[in-house]
Amino acid sequence: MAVVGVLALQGSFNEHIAALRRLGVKGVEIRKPEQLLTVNSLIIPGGESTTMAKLAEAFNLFPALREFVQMGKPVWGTCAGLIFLANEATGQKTGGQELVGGLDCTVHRNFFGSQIQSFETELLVPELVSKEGGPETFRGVFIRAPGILNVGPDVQVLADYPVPSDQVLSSDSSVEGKKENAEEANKVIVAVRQGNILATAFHPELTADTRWHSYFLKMGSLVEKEASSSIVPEQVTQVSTSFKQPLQHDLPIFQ
Ligand SMILES: NC(=O)CC[C@H](N)C(=O)O
Repeated sequence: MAVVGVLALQGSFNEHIAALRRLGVKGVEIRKPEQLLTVNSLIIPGGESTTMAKLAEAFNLFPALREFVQMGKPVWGTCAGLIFLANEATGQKTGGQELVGGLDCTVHRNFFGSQIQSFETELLVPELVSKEGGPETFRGVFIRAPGILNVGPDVQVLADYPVPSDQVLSSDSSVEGKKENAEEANKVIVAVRQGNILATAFHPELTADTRWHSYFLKMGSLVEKEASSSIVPEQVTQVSTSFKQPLQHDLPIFQ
C-alpha cells in the first residue's frame, strides 16, 4: 500500500488521512524529524500556523522539513500548510513565525479575515479537471484562509478568486499594491504548484471530493519526469474563477 506522511502536530491531519484512505493510501502521522525519513511525500495540513510553527520548533522539525522540500519530494500544504511553505508571510503575529519556505510567493496569513468570515465557494481549476476529470468546479472551503499576494516566475497558478472589495483586509497596507500577479487587482491567488510543491489556501480534506489528493499522489512521478526532461516548464495557466457570494460559514473544526 502506498504511504504518505501527514504532519500531525495540530489541525486537520485526521481529515487528510481519511481522504487518503478513501483512495486506498495510508497516511502516516509525522511528529518527529526521523519519521520524515520513512515517507516520500508529505502533506502539511490546515490549522493554526503560529501554533503549528511553535510545535514544529519544539520538536526540532524545521531543518528536516526544509531538507525534505529541498530534496524535491512532493509536499502539499493546505491553508496553514501553505503558510508554512511560503518563502514570505505577512500578517503574522508580533514576533513573526518560522517558515519552512521553498515556495516562491508571498502569502497573507489571514487574507480573508477571521473565523466569522470563513466561507465556501465553487472554484474553477482547469489543471485539476484536465488531470482528474469530474465536475467542472471544485468546492473551496476557506477557513480563516490565507491568500497568495504574489508569485515568482516558476510558480504555476492553479486557481484564483475574485475578492469583493469589502472582504479584503483594507486596513492592512501590506495587501495594497501587492496583487500584481493576480489577473486583475481584485483577484487573489488561492492554489499554486511549483515543481514538487502544491499549495492550496482552502481545505480539500473537508470535502468528499478526493481529486486534489489524487492529483497530489500523481505528483511524485510527474516531478521526476519534469526534472529529467529538457522541455521548458509549463507556462502559468490562465485561470478563471466562478464567483459566488461567500456563505457565512463557521466550521467548528479549528479553534
Ligand atoms: N484554516 C487554516 O489553516 C487557517 C490558517 C490561519 N490563517 C493561520 O494563520 O494559521
